[in-house]
Amino acid sequence: MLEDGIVFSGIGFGYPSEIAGEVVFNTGMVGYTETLTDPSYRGQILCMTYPLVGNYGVPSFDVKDEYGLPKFFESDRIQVKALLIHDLSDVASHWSCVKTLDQWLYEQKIPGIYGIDTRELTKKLRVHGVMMGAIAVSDKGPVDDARMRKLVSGAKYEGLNFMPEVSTSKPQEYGDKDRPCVVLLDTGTKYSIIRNIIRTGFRVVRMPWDAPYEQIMSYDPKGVVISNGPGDPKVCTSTIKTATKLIKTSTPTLGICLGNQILALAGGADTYKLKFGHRGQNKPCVDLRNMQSYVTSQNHGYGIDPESLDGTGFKVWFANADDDTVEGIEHSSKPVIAVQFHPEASPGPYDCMFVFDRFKQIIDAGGRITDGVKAREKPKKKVTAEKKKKTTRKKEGRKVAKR
Ligand SMILES: NC(=O)CC[C@H](N)C(=O)O
Repeated sequence: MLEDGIVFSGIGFGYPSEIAGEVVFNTGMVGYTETLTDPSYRGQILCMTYPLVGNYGVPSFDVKDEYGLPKFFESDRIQVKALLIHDLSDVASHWSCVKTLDQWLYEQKIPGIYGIDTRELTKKLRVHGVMMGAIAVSDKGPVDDARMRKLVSGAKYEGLNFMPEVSTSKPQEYGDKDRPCVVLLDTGTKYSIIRNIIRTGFRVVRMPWDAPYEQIMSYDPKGVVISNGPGDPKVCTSTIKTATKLIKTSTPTLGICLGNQILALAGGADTYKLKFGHRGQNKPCVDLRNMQSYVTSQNHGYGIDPESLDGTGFKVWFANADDDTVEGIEHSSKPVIAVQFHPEASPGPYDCMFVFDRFKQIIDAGGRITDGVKAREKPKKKVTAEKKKKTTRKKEGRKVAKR
């Protein structure tokens, strides 16, 4: 049941229970094990628009990569509150499959519904914007409508602080002890972010979301990464405070998704809620340093207000080619860069892994950006008059990034 009273009936799977949350949709075609374990989905009921889900089953959590991190999952549990799909494969087939999607959801006590018209639901969310909703999976006959209505109207997402649920409670180390250190501020990190920091030659110290600046510096990090994570960035006040100091002290810093929004807020810019967000694996973004386009993986419901960047020292680094919203920022005088999309992908294309390599280059250059603002001031490709007109137009429900 959505907050406007519309009901979608289907067939339950996973764990029989009643739960409410913010209903969002993702247009990705594969990668449900990574998607469902992405901590950024905390508090949300996820609808997948790809019609067939579960056909390759669920692999073992015990399969690890070369760094000892779980290979097929982005955190230790399913993070979505519930799953809404069109068709569930009850027979799963893949060499790595150890259980079905249905079994996995049951074990993790997550309810799911299949057999609903996910196109209609998605259209509703696109027209109205994201809504609160409640799901009931019952093995005891019909569900009481009044109880569901109460569940939806009492549900909350905006303004909730999910950090205590998703962040590490104490520092944890990953990678070779002899390598230089990068601190990862864990605001709900995905394992693939840890994997990519190690890949570029560092040891990772993963620290709680509210770790103060002084505690971070006690590890003598070469740089700091602020991770992805759930909810409104404005509630992460401790992380914003720390980020302000990181900018001020010219500490090489990379923000990813929630981390990007936190850095913008720390710099004095503003964020706002998007109408229905960007969740999928085929979101085109333009690198404004050279007008190169990339296909990116995204999962966000908030964005940076481009006009609020004026006077903060931050400039737009990436713009979304679909709707011209801000997809990345970089500072003009500090070694601070950030992206709104997921360069670690997982699931999604690996096109933007270079963001991690660029961060390493900045660290190696002693905290100097050598390929940034200057390159953008002289774009290789001329922006046409028509393009200019399009990009400066403000579209309904979103704030357009200046090019
Ligand atoms: N993936 C993320 O880090 C999401 C950031 C933030 N919670 C948003 O929805 O915009």
